[in-house]
Amino acid sequence: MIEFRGAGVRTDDGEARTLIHPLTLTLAERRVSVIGGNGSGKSTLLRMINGLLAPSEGSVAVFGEDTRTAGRAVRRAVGFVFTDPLSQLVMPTGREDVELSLRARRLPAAERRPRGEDVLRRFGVAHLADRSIYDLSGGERQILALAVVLAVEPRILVADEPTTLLDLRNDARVRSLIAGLDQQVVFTTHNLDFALESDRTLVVDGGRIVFDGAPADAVALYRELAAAVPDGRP
Ligand SMILES: Nc1ncnc2c1ncn2[C@@H]1O[C@H](COP(=O)(O)OP(=O)(O)OP(=O)(O)O)[C@@H](O)[C@H]1O
Repeated sequence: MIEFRGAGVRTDDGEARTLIHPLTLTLAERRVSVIGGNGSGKSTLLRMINGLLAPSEGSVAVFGEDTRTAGRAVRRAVGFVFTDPLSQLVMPTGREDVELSLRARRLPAAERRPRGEDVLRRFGVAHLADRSIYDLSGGERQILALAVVLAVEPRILVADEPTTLLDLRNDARVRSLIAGLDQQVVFTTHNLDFALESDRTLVVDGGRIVFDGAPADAVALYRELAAAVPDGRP
């Protein structure tokens, strides 16, 4: 359960700019997708959910915990997967990274190795566990980053373009994995077929939610918006 209550984001570095206009909404569906053009505000919106970014006005709460005042509880409840896996894989190998997450959750040392192995196997990346993360492909790293975040069983998974770097086979694998998760998942994507697999879709444009509802209607509106973009604008 995620609640935005008049939550907006402004920057004030030199020139004031509104990144997210104040919005009020509750996200309780199992699968929520967020679509929109480059720079529309999707990642900013996602980062507000786990407190990576505090709202400049209003508030965001997860299971009733305010992201600003209960940051620790919120980060525990919300696992966040970044678009760039290297920004979250901090250890030399995947195995060490998974075990580090388990250690941060105070899992006893003797249980970390078998539990980590289980998670890596479940995601089909056990064979990559001891390779340097720098020797892995972008897609391999992305699946590993997902495994590391899910190893600690967050109540909500927030994923910023989790299939962007993946080939067809891995794209299908991650999508079916996400479909099978018990927890709520909120994700951004440029893959409209993936968005159609969600229960609810938000369309973001210029820092505002311009549509919130059925995925098929959202995708149709987004296609219209994209077709209407004037030449010269990205
Ligand atoms: N800390 C910041 N300071 C100033 N501007 C920012 C900051 N963070 C993001 N922006 C701007 O806010 C806008 C929205 O960025 P955001 O990353 O949320 O877009 P996005 O919809 O996720 O885009 P993409 O699809 O390209 O990933 C962009 O114009 C970006 O340059």
